[in-house]
Amino acid sequence: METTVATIDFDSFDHGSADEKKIVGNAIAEAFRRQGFLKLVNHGIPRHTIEELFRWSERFFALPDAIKAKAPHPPNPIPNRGYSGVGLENTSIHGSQENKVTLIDLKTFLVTKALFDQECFDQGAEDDRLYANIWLPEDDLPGFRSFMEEYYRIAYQCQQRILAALELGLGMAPKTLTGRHSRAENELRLTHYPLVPVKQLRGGNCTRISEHTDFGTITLLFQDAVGGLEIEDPLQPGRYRPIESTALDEMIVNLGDCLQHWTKGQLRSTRHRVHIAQSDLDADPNAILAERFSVAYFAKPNRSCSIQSLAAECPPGEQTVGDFLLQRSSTTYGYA
Ligand SMILES: O=C(O)CCC(=O)C(=O)O
Ligand SMILES: [Fe+2]
Repeated sequence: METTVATIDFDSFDHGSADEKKIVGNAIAEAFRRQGFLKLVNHGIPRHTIEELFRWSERFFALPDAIKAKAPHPPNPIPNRGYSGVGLENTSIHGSQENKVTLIDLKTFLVTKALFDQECFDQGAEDDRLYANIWLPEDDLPGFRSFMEEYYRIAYQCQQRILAALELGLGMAPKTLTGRHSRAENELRLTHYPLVPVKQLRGGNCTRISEHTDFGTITLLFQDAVGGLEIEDPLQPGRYRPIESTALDEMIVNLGDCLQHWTKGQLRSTRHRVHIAQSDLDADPNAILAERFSVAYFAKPNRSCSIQSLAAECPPGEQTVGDFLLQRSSTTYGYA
């Protein structure tokens, strides 16, 4: 596998000729076939919007625990809504078990829980027919809800344009993919990985989020400069390579399980994790590893679609996307 993922300029899909659009679509399809990951620049989400998004995330996670607890994630895998504090998610159940003995998963290796865990805030569509969002009272963080709702809409439009490009690249009829996302039954997740004192981590590689695949169709991710995201080499299972962002507004797009199913494995849902390299740990035993922020927008098909085929209606005997996602979430959150 190449050590760097493809960087694709989306501007010529939005503003180019039919031929230029097709070239972008082909490049996206090819990157998903080979690696399941790509980077997108000129994707149409303004840099200032992404900077504002990260500022809201910082403000939200800086609130006292007692305030964040006013928007609690329900004690069930579904719906994935609201604030999750310490120890709720367990992605380590998924994906490869290789190297498990040498890994210290920060979610299970809690010496001081406030320092070591990750916290998240999850949100769905405003008009989700099944699951309502869980917000803080407006006075606790005025403006947060309206910004996040606006960002959800912006990310949805971007997701639909990327899927339209992929339709072209795969030679699918228009709306084959976008039409199956008409309800925006997606999830937007803010994640905060708190700072870690290096001396408490010496003696082994550590992971901030264990290896896993994403469940949906595509994920649009922004990460800050701290880094740590790694993807598995499809040709060498168990070997992970870093994927860094050169700018805050560089979008990382990865393919999820639903699209892997729909394309019968032609496109890859690649395992990935957020890792702390041994070299970082060795550098300075008195160092504190920086906190890290990321924002992921998980695009998912309408729940009524089939996970197995692109049939217009889910045929009897085929699993629906809704049931598939419920099954995956149940295991992730350790309730199954
Ligand atoms: O925080 C990141 O950079 C990636 C997180 C991730 O892979 C996920 O939440 O599915
Ligand atoms: Fe992920």
